[in-house]
Amino acid sequence: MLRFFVATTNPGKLRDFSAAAETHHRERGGHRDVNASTHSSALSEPSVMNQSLLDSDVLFEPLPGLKEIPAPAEDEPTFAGNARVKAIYYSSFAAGELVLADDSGLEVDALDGAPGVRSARFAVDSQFIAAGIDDIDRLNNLCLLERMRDVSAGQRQARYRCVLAAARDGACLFSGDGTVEGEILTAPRGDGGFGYDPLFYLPEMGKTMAELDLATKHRIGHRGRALRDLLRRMPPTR
Ligand SMILES: O=c1[nH]c(=O)c2ncn([C@@H]3O[C@H](COP(=O)(O)OP(=O)(O)OP(=O)(O)O)[C@@H](O)[C@H]3O)c2[nH]1
Ligand SMILES: [Mg+2]
Repeated sequence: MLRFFVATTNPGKLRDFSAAAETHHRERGGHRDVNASTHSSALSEPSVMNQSLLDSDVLFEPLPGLKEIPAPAEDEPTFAGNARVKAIYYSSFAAGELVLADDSGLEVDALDGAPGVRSARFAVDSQFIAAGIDDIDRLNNLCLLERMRDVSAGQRQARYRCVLAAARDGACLFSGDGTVEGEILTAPRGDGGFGYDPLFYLPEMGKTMAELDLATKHRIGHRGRALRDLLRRMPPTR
């Protein structure tokens, strides 16, 4: 059994990790969806992992006591830098354990890559307000729509990026990254997912990220890809 303590304050990310563990468990049990893992869409990839991980279950648990731990500053210029800072910082609160941190966000071509590492703070940074709305995901989405109001169809390409870092006792041990390409819609669609998912359209699926079930999001999404990359890079002896 390989156990990660996931150090994130974002419940949407935690749900994604639970779906990842279930999918990994199913595949390990021999119920791999052959169509899902081998078909040749640019959105899919074979889920090859190193043998020791194929032979073990992967468990993701929220880092115990996370609510009481002050969040670290996330002021690195890259997702990799922030993921590393978070993993190292939070690992000092769980001696001897593998602690996993996630830094992720949306890069929009028409906005020169914004909001990028500032995705969680996009509306705040932009001093964007909307009457009667204080939910931060909704404000971020409205801010994104406003900033893209004059961007024509065909110029709305974007990507989600995710970097995961695993640390133990203050040392970052390995990391993984994943990307998924899409387009920003002019109005939200779907009520699954979190954050920008209702605006993030996947042309090859004909759906937004918020219209996908969690297993599909894990298969094609940035977080699932980053996780498979991290598991692949893990040394066999851990
Ligand atoms: O709809 C979404 N579906 C996703 O799959 C996704 N992945 C990232 N994001 C956005 O990017 C920010 C990350 O910021 P972030 O990495 O700093 O995380 P966070 O501050 O929410 O939690 P923590 O992990 O740092 O504690 C988040 O808040 C979201 O706005 C996503 N939005
Ligand atoms: Mg954060």
